[in-house]
Amino acid sequence: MGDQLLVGVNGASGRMGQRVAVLVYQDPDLKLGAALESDTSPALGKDVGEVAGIGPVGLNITSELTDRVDVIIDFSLPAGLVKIAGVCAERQIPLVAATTGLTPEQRNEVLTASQTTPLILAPNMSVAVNLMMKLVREAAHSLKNTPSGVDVEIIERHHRFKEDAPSGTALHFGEIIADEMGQTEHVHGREGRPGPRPVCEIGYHALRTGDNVGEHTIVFGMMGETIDLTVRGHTRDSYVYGALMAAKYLTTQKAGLYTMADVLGLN
Ligand SMILES: NC(=O)C1=CN([C@@H]2O[C@H](COP(=O)(O)OP(=O)(O)OC[C@H]3O[C@@H](n4cnc5c(N)ncnc54)[C@H](OP(=O)(O)O)[C@@H]3O)[C@@H](O)[C@H]2O)C=CC1
Ligand SMILES: O=C(O)C1=N[C@H](C(=O)O)C[C@H](O)C1
Repeated sequence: MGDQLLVGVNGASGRMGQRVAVLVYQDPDLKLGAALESDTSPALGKDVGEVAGIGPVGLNITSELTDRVDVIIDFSLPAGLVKIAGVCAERQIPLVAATTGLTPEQRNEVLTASQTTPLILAPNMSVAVNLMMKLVREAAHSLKNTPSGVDVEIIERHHRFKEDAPSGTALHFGEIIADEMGQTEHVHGREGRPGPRPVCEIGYHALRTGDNVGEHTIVFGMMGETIDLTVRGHTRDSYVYGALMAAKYLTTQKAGLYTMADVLGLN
């Protein structure tokens, strides 16, 4: 069909990239236009559909973008995202950037792409998680003047294969909360005798077990009562559905930096 959007997927043979390939293939408005991997990937030259478990779709995995695409969805590694962001910037291809664990320098490099092309750089594409970000901001705002003080701890659970910790999503929850409540310290786990807990810190706790696709709990602990806000992924497709919405959204926008809140109408 001529009016289908051509989607390129970066990190095509990874856990997320495979699901992007499958759900793009199943979406009548979308068509796979490129499947990209690193230049050392054992998946190079293989049909992306075979790799993703749906049988051949007639598109091989490559390390360079040679074909025309309307938008790129990236779930790769920081170096892979930096590379594809440069390509997108140069060719003015909208980019949905989902990779986490970037250094501040890598993040700045990726953000530069928004000067010439539409960009979303978001640690979490899920509808539920992005709604929870809004709810957490509201909770933090409402609780910030609680007389007895509020202790905020962020607990995240992910699969044993995850490379970065804490999750990009946990760090973003922390930014939202600190923006509202003013915490200045970010503590990752505790051991020894850290002493009484100061209210000016946010604690992060990264659990890595089995095949967990992602859970985040924000604890607002007070004297006499506690609020736990939890969001749980059941499958990786929750992230992919959001990424596909973001991809469609970006192809209608001019160059600039957009958010998942823009995509989902959560502002
Ligand atoms: N924003 C969101 O909603 C979500 C973000 N993520 C993030 O997405 C990223 C990927 O997660 P996941 O799929 O589980 O990880 P995987 O390790 O399964 O997949 C990453 C893929 O990227 C490939 N890759 C490595 N280097 C490059 C490169 N230079 N160019 C292109 N591809 C490359 C890897 O290949 P090889 O194995 O050969 O190195 C691998 O196939 C992580 O940062 C994760 O945190 C995950 C889920 C949701
Ligand atoms: O690696 C993952 O799996 C995930 N990574 C993202 C993150 O680091 O926040 C998003 C999601 O939680 C799954």
